[in-house]
Amino acid sequence: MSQLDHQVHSIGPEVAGSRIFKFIAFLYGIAAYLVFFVTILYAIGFVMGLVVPKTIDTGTDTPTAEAVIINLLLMTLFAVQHSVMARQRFKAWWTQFVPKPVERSTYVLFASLSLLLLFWQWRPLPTVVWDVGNPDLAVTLVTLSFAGWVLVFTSTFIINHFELFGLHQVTNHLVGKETAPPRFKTPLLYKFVRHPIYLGFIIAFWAAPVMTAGHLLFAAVTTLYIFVGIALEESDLVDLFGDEYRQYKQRVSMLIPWRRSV
Ligand SMILES: C[S@@+](CC[C@H](N)C(=O)[O-])C[C@H]1O[C@@H](n2cnc3c(N)ncnc32)[C@H](O)[C@@H]1O
Repeated sequence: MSQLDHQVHSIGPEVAGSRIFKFIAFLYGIAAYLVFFVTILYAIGFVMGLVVPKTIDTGTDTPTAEAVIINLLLMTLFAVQHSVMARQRFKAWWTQFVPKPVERSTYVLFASLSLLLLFWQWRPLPTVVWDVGNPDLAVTLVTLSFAGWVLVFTSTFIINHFELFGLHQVTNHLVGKETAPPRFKTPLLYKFVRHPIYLGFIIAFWAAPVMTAGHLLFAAVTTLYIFVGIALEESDLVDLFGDEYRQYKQRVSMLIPWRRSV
């Protein structure tokens, strides 16, 4: 455990320990998870232009420069929230006010809300960058994009879906079970690539038969952010797991699965 972890202060045990608080925290965790689940389903429709009322290519007609600025601000808001609130230092600070058992659920809720704001206020940039005329190739790209989303979902279950999205923590708190400290693991896909979830997002965002300027802006900026996020995340992982993670970085590639770890 890093030195910082020991500085993590949570709401007094007398508060967090009460039965009613545990139950309220559990319900809060369930609610935050459901908001996340609706958000990620909406994200699939938003990016792929399917089913949902507001997609990446629909919305208020806006002059190009204004649309780009608004969209960049929306993505920056998400990136700052998603990265700053994930850092140990931030967690050490805000768990003075947010009880530790619901810290992850609150993080997930904030991330979901910033994404829903992005979906709602996103300005379309309809200029077509590419439009794949060949129907077979178009179907292949749509299938590839779906495969990217499947890779995201399956990888979250491989690494620990319910811990990632806060349910594990509030359930353990409800039943009075300690949440185990983070453990380094390389299950299944993680033996081939260090970041299969992020690889899934990249595939899902770029595999589009019709790529508009708005979709391209979204894919390019989110891909850039993914690399920034990986750098921050791996710095934390080296702090947490030391040489074990350093050797893992040597053995297994970041995003392109080309060799299996020994
Ligand atoms: C949203 S997940 C993304 C995981 C990975 N970057 C990916 O793309 O599949 C981020 C969380 O997974 C944790 N994590 C990433 N790789 C890990 C590993 N090999 N073992 C244990 N935890 C890991 C990070 O500490 C972070 O809390």
